[in-house]
Amino acid sequence: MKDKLGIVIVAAGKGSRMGTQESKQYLQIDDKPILVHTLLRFNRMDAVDEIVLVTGPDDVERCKGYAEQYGLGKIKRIIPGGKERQDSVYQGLLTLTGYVEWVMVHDGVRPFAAEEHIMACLAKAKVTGAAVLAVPVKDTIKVVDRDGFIKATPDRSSLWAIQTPQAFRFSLLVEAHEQARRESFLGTDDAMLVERLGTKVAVVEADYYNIKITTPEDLPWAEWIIRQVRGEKK
Ligand SMILES: Nc1ccn([C@@H]2O[C@H](COP(=O)(O)OP(=O)(O)OP(=O)(O)O)[C@@H](O)[C@H]2O)c(=O)n1
Ligand SMILES: C[C@](O)(CO)[C@H](O)COP(=O)(O)O
Repeated sequence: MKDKLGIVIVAAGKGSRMGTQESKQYLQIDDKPILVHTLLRFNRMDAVDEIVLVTGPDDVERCKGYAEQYGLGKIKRIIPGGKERQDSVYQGLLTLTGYVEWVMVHDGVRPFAAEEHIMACLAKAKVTGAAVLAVPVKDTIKVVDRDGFIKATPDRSSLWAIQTPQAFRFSLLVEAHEQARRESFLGTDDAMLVERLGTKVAVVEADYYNIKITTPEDLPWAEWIIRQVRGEKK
């Protein structure tokens, strides 16, 4: 357990914003499912000891097939997720209890996280206890009220778009999830739950290619990224 690193890959969502019949994590880019690209990235990293894959209940068997077909030997467990992303992460964490000291949580639909950024995030978490990848926002962001009027314009220099992976001391993330569950708090990422404990979460600058494939226009962009930017590592 000492210094061991577990990865929780969450892939139990339905991909409703993508609007395809097939959940978006199983759509193919460059002849492999998006989720397989993500898994290959972590599977080949020396720093990774084990991977837990959290999928939809009906997809466990097909993911076992992918693990075999693509030689994803670091996947130790494939389990069904929950209703919300946060529930799926928690299910993944439960299976790592007693096995790892460090954990990184990553979206199954972010296939382009660069290895150097993943390692930088982990290194930062080993110093601070918690770290996330992010990029500075490029647009001006407005807070808009329910009637459609601008309420505020936050200072852009303090705004970052948060990505995954997010790295934590395992015990810290479990405590954060358990407190959130007790208080029925639902966050959109894991860092939010840790922030609620009063723990500082460090931000590590990544790049704009680490997209979360969310809506249809992300697909041609993903095809381009894999060919032009990340393809050389496949
Ligand atoms: N109950 C859920 C919901 C989401 N996820 C995963 O969390 C990641 C980020 O979520 P998102 O992009 O929002 O995916 P979906 O929930 O599938 O998309 P949508 O919100 O459009 O339905 C995805 O890899 C998704 O599969 C999960 O494991 N369990
Ligand atoms: C965790 C995350 O990918 C960070 O950007 C994001 O918050 C997930 O949000 P979603 O609501 O599941 O798209």
